[in-house]
Amino acid sequence: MSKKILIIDDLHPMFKEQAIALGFEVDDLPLITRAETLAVIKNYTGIAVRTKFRIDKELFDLAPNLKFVARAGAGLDNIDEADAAERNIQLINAPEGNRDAVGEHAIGLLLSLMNNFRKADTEIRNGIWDREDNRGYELKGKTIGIIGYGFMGRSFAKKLSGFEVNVIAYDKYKTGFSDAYAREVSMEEIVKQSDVLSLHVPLTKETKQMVNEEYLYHFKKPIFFINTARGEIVNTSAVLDKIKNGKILGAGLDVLETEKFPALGEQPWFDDLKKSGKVILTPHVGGWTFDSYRKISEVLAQKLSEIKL
Ligand SMILES: O=C(O)C(=O)COP(=O)(O)O
Repeated sequence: MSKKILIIDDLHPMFKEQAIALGFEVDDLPLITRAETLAVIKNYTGIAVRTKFRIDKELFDLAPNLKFVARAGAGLDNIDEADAAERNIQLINAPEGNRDAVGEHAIGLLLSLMNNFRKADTEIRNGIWDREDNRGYELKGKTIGIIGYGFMGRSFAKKLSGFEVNVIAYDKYKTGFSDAYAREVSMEEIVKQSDVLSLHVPLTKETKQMVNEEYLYHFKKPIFFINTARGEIVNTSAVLDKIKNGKILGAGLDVLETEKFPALGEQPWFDDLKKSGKVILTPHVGGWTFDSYRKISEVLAQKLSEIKL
């Protein structure tokens, strides 16, 4: 049987070109539905995905020839990793392709929050010229607490290096990583010292709803909170409560507990989120830039060339 890849999401054409050069037949079907995918997956050696739907047991059961899942992006939370491992289905992903995008987006959210960009802009458009209530804070001299020091956390730390800040990081699964960009500390130190909290951990059973009322309660100083990781790591209502009582000075959220409309609009916390002048929202685009679109495919194609089938 010839080696065949099914692409089910929008990937830069570079991936398809490189895969063909590696001897694969490629079906590039970014509009394919889950039902259509399940009907044809038995014919493929590999599937290239982003986050259109879950790559799960049901799919694997129908895919006796599947040898790999290529995730065009970083997060593997939409793939049943344990089930794939049991069947010797290899996983490759491409966090190197969008780490710069995410690091820069986190910086953008942070600077926007600290300087009230969104609120001030909205006010002026509505005829309000208020300098006093739009005074900002400077990054210089602040302590930035990073949770998760993988590709994304490190990229964020590196990009902060020109801002004359103190960067500290905690990672439950990595130790001894202190480098030029961040100093490894305990969670207790993060809680004690941070002026900014930025999440860069994957969504797992362990991190789901990790940032809740209790987690936020222990921070000693009021913080700016940034989430470019996954929305389900955070209890949004807890964040809104902390904004109300001044423990969170602002929240920059690229990801939400529930994403996309209409489901997002139906969440009990959505109205408060919308009304808050201290929240900046972006629609899960941190890792999805015109530049990362290409870089992700380049990295993924390189990893594909290293896979042993
Ligand atoms: O790379 C990631 O983990 C992302 O969050 C990007 O998600 P997407 O592939 O654009 O749906």
